[in-house]
Amino acid sequence: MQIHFSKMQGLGNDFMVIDNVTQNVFFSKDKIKQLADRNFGIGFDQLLLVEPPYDPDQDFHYRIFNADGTEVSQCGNGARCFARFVRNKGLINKNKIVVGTRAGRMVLYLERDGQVTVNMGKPQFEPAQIPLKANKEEATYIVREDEHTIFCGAVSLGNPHCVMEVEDIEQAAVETLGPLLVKHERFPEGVNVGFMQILSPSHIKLRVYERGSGETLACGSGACAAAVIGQLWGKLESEVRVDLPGGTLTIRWQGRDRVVKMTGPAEHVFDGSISL
Ligand SMILES: N[C@@H](CCC[C@H](N)C(=O)O)C(=O)O
Repeated sequence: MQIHFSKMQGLGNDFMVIDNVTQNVFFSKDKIKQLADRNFGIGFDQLLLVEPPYDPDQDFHYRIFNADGTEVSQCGNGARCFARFVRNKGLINKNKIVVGTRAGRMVLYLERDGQVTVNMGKPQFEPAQIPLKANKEEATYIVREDEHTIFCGAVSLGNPHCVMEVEDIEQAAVETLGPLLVKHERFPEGVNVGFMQILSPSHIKLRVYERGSGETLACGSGACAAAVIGQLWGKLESEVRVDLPGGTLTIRWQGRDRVVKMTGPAEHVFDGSISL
């Protein structure tokens, strides 16, 4: 059996995208791990499945799997690539696309300049995935790890994030703290760990150690999380330029009870097929 796929990327966060509207694909966790492997497989940070809608008000359903094979509820860069993919493949002919995910409904807009804007929904500060007690500042929590006390903001954008401020993004302890915090007991579902350097109230640099994939060149939901936490800390404005190792996103959030909007690129890399 031949399975057709596209390789896509958003700021270097890369995806294997499969049309499961016209195909019927199911991969085990081990198979996803093998396909994600950059030496023995195709290589990707996340696998995206485009499925028929579960709800008649939606255009598609969107499933996301990390490189370790676990299914998750949100992927911001993936959502932009999803929008580009369904247009490229002629699965839809609209610029506003409504998709259902495990985290709920999501709206994607293909912009005239080629970028894609994603309505990421309202940030949640006390989701089931982050059963932490508020401490000091709102949305600020302390995580103890090996003698160190780390102050981080915790928020869900459909998936869990913790964000800490660092002085110098190049020197940030992403490789050491990332793997410790990603599975820290205070985040029972695991967490994506963001390291944010604030350059000005409208400009940050960010690196993200992702749950299930390790450090990626960019994390869209992580960029939204950093912009929200920075704004709650009174350090950022409502529109923020987020520079990630793979490129730049624009994040807009008008404050509590408002949705977060993310704008950035989404690129097709190549099409391929595998035999099963
Ligand atoms: N790269 C993503 C996030 C993918 C899922 C994440 N690793 C998780 O486990 O929640 C993005 O662009 O948002």
